[in-house]
Amino acid sequence: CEAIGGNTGLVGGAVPVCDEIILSMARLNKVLNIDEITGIASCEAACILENFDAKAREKGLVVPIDLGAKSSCHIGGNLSTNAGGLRVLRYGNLHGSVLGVEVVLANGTILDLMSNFKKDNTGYHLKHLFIGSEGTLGIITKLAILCQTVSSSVHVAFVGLNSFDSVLKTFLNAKRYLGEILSACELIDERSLDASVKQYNLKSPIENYPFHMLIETSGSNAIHDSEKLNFFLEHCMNSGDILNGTVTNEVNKIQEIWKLRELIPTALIRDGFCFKYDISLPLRSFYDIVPVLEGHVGKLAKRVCGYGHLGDSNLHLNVSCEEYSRELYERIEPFIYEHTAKLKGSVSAEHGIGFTKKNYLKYSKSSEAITMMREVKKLLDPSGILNPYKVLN
Ligand SMILES: O=C(O)CC[C@@H](O)C(=O)O
Ligand SMILES: [Zn+2]
Repeated sequence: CEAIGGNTGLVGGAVPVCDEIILSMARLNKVLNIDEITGIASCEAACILENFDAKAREKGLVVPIDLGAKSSCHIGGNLSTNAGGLRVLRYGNLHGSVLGVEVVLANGTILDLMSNFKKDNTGYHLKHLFIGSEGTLGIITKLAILCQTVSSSVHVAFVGLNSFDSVLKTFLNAKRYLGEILSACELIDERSLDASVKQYNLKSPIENYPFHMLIETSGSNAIHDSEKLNFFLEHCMNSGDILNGTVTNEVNKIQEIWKLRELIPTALIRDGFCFKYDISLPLRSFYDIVPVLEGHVGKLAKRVCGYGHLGDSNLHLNVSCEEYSRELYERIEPFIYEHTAKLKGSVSAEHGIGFTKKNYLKYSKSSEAITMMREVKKLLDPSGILNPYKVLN
């Protein structure tokens, strides 16, 4: 049985393989309650993230997850994949902000793990088993999540840099100078920016550099926030790390800048066939794989590019070509995963394992851990009816 949500996954987690029954979640789409005092919002699983967030904003709250697919992804799917997105740096991941879930188990039991408290040390935190289990242990039907307060002052800086070393220094300075108002720190390399600009006819506020960073602050005092931001930018320009940049707090300009980043994944798909990777790597060697892979695939690829959530050590590595090529695929995999494993990274930072990464789980998890995952699966779903063929082989 396969629960279908917004169908925005990238690893085939919700794509039926052969004999599954498809379970549409679509009618479980009600917002249940939003409490401005406690900040707790609850809803059914098939609420579209953007709609749920809009309801929360009416009460001065913000749902603590934001991603490019927000206009169609379901919050239940976000939980079952432990989706990350653009502001994990600010919000933390869903394991931290989800307070409770209701889950339907393989034997039909409705497991009520709903809770309205952040502090609730009453034995095992079973909800964590279902968050990120990709529908293999139970089907999430309802949830309660702790929202944050809407920030009254948001600024975005978009800057150009020459080297990855400068990117790292700038990230360090962003943390030091901006502190708690830093809400996103994204990396966009030259080729990624070129793709979104060309495919969507966008205009970048600065010329193309080898690297770009999108740095966002969210605070409550515009004067105070822009002072901090200017001080930080001045420092990085004086040190020669930032070569050019623009800062804005105008809503439409902020949206224009975010578009440059958020449209990269689809721009790359529009431009031919694209092999997509989503890995966590230690920051010091974060970008090394891009030129290495470029050399390794040579002329087989049209473009190798890297972008993503620098602030979370999460690189989106995309290799594009005119059309699917088996030869290129075999050059990339398992090469990328061997590289990731050598650096003790993660073969899936935020997109999950689904169907397409099952064979690579072993690069990021010990055999003991995989055995334990199998035992948990057997306990909760002895007949293997929940999202079969996914996550585990
Ligand atoms: O498609 C990708 O490579 C990344 C998609 C998504 O995680 C993003 O950060 O935009
Ligand atoms: Zn991402």
